[in-house]
Amino acid sequence: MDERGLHRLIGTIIDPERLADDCAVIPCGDRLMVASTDMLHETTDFPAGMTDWQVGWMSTAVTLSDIASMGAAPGQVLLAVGLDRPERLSGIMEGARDCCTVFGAELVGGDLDAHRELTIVSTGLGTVAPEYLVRRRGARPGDVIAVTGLLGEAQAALNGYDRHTKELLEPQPRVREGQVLGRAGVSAMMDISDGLALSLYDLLAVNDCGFAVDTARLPLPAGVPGEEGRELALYGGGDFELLFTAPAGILPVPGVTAHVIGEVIAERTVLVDGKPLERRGYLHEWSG
Ligand SMILES: Nc1ncnc2c1ncn2[C@@H]1O[C@H](COP(=O)(O)OP(=O)(O)O)[C@@H](O)[C@H]1O
Ligand SMILES: Cc1ncc(C[n+]2csc(CCOP(=O)(O)OP(=O)(O)O)c2C)c(N)n1
Ligand SMILES: [Mg+2]
Ligand SMILES: [Mg+2]
Ligand SMILES: [Mg+2]
Repeated sequence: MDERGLHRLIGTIIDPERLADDCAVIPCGDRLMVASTDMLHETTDFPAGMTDWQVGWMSTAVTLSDIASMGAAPGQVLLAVGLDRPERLSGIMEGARDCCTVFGAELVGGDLDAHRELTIVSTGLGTVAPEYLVRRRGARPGDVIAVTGLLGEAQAALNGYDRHTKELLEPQPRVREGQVLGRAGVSAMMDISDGLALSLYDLLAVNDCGFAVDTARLPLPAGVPGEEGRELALYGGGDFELLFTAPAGILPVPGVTAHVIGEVIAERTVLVDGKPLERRGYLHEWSG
């Protein structure tokens, strides 16, 4: 059983529409509030050698990335820390605060308890004008598919390509880009925290169309041989680029680097170079 299977169960208990985006969308006066919460653990998310500051940074960045993917501006972050050793706290909190500062958010609270495995839950709030909100649903056949940066860098670092260590340990959420793309009128957007392939299948699940990408157009991680680079770009997790679809005419969007990687198609399928794309990537799984 993997987390996507369990998401379907959650969708029988709360409105499944609520699960269709990177954030929940909540009315808030004449704006919309978006909210995301993300849990990270030492064994699955914090590779050996990571500093406490980087742990705090990454935990915050993943949530700011979800806010960015909605076209929203980040506001507040709360950090709940299940702490294994008390001396780690100050570094973690400083990393979280610094990530908030860099991306225009404010760390306003959280929770603290003792836990055997370091476990951090970051919760983020943001706001957006209703006309600029971008959802995962909204792609239309003929739109281009694009990403805001290179693919597969985090997994490249895990595979031993040390030049990508910073991208793995200090991910940079595309906070500015998300808002600019929202205002430019992109049709659907999400982040690719679990890898490009799974993300395309997540888009497939909520759209009435399909997605066709070309490997020749994928922006590959530098310094990785061709076939491995392609594998990392399609299936590696831990990158926090934005994946979006847009009417071809709106690209390039001034101020946003974007690589077109394919096209939205009418048939409800995900293709790579014309063949069905394997549905795999970074998934939490349970045995048995
Ligand atoms: N345990 C849960 N209860 C309710 N909603 C959940 C739960 N886990 C995930 N979701 C919702 O499912 C959607 C997708 O979540 P997730 O796969 O974690 O996306 P992301 O990679 O963007 O964080 C989000 O809207 C999230 O709020
Ligand atoms: C051991 C390890 N593998 C992979 C990564 C890269 N990484 C960081 S966050 C993340 C995925 C996002 O985390 P997840 O808990 O799935 O959050 P969500 O999809 O809800 O955003 C990945 C793959 C990592 N930091 N450490
Ligand atoms: Mg996301
Ligand atoms: Mg999540
Ligand atoms: Mg995930």
